Amino acid sequence: MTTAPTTLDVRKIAGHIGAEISGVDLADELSAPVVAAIRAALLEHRVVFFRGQRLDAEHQEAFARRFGSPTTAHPTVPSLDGSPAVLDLDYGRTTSRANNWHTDVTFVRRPPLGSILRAVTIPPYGGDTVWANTVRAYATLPVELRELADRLWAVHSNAYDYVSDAREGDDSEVARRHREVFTSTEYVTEHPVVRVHPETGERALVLGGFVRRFVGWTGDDSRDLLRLLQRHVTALENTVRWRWHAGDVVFWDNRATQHYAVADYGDQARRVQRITLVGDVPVSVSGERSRSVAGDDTSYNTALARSTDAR
Ligand SMILES: O=C(O)CCC(=O)C(=O)O
Ligand SMILES: [Fe+2]
Repeated sequence: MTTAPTTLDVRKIAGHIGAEISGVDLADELSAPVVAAIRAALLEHRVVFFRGQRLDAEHQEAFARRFGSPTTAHPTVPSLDGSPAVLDLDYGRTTSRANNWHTDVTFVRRPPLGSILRAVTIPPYGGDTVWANTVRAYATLPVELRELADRLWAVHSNAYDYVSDAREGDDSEVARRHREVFTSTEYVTEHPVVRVHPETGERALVLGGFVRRFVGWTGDDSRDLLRLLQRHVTALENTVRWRWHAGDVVFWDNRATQHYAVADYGDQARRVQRITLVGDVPVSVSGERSRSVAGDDTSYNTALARSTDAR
């Protein structure tokens, strides 16, 4: 069944980021106007939330393909067996380290356009995720800092990857495969601190947990300014926090946000599954493109073929 566009209801849930969309069943085949309305809401609100959906991994992939090309794999996080586009973030077993503010995969030259995350298992309390609006963060900086940020570049790398030390001491086949993937490649990329959003033309800060230092600055010299800018990005007025329930689906614009997975649920099970959409190379305000320094992200950015036998 096709959902009529008139049933879509988009409601802001915080002052400066985030909207809940209701009146749509994402397991249905969505009409072009519904897809366009969801995309417009994503661009306007940066992150959109759908409650109580009933998608399996296959549905999730079909939905994701209406908005872009899923990446074949995360460069350092393993995919779900049988579904190469689906990252299986099973924190019940791996101990989350996504509890830091980050924009996804900024250590590669083409960070994702966005991600679609589906809640499979959610603990009875805790495990919320928080997003921050990096366009508003830029726009609300004092003009002198905006001008400085416009000219700065930063070195991003996965040398600190939030799941890279997971499963230590676990000798299972899965754990061995995880360790192999986690430690296989070091990626280093230089991005402008301010990128021009390819769809809206807005300026957005590109910072977060994978930043090591500013290009041409030592780590020591970079620290205070990075901290100041990060504090600005993550001011509570600039954020939205989501209390998950199993079945919820969240779609964020990775070019305009950072996020933080709150690790306050002890050893209770929490499992979410992510499909990541191929993005483009960030462009600075003066038109320069990000530069890869180490690590080949070609395979990461190879979109999955549409045909199922290509899997
Ligand atoms: O577990 C979450 O809520 C988010 C984890 C995360 O950082 C991601 O999926 O990119
Ligand atoms: Fe993330």
